[in-house]
Amino acid sequence: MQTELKIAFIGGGNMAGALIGGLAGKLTAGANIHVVDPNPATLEKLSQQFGVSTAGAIGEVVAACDMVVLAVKPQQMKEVVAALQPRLRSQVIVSVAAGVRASDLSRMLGGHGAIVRTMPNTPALIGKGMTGMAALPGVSPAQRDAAEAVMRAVGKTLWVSDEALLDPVTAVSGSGPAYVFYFIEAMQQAAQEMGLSAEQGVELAIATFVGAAQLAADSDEPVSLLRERVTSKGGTTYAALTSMESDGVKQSIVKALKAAAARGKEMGDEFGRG
Ligand SMILES: NC(=O)C1=CN([C@@H]2O[C@H](COP(=O)(O)OP(=O)(O)OC[C@H]3O[C@@H](n4cnc5c(N)ncnc54)[C@H](O)[C@@H]3O)[C@@H](O)[C@H]2O)C=CC1
Ligand SMILES: O=C(O)[C@@H]1CCC=N1
Repeated sequence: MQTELKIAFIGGGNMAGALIGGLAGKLTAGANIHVVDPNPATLEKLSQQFGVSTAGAIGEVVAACDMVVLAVKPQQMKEVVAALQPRLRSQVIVSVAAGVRASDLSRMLGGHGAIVRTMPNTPALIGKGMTGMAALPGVSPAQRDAAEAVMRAVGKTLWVSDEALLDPVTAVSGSGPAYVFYFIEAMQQAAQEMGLSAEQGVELAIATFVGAAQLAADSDEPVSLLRERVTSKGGTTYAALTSMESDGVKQSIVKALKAAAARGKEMGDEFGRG
């Protein structure tokens, strides 16, 4: 089902590419998506892949869009916001930037109140994204629904009432795919060190992640119970988990995610000071 929603993406990098790949031709036609990025190679690739229109700088097309997705790095955001302000009408702004607070964006956009801050992740590219969302009070119900429809088109959504909770969301699901890939890489390395080929190792690891994650998603039971069912007393899994527990792997993961959330808050503080 196609809508006529006109969306401008400011920044056409990794996250924008994943969102556009999930949206184009599904929620709205590629032709209704406009991408602004200073990198001509990025624009060429997105235009060829998804039929989006492109520009090297924010212009009249952005002014005519219903929604503007800010998908640049926090360090690039100030320049973008300054260029965007003269083109703002009543568009809803959807930011995907880690850390950057909606209230700071609103202040830098001359008090524009229609801002939804989100934290998607790259599985959006295949419609399996997970997006945390928070809206400023100035977002109308229709704008909130439009932002939700975009993110729902590329996966699941979770609204949080307090925007500060988007830093922990970032730590869990925004950065989360990287931890999963890291774990797969570790499983592949172990497989190779034990005599399997790299291809065999990665096939086994990926299939195991997909299967176990789907099992957990389909189950009503706690994940800990699913883990216990794999773990025969005195068996192989028990040996592995005992080794992980004695090395403090779980505490390390918890510590790492807290570092990610703290960095998100720090990035927000840095942006807000400027
Ligand atoms: N990569 C990921 O998994 C996720 C990223 N994010 C957020 O998405 C945002 C973008 O991250 P990535 O896509 O990973 O970075 P990226 O570096 O791949 O993309 C940023 C893009 O912005 C463009 N750009 C730079 N200055 C610009 C300007 N003045 N106007 C328009 N475009 C400009 C760059 O050419 C580049 O293509 C960040 O704020 C990040 O926190 C959020 C969730 C997940
Ligand atoms: O690493 C980052 O800062 C961004 C936000 C979540 C995933 N990538």
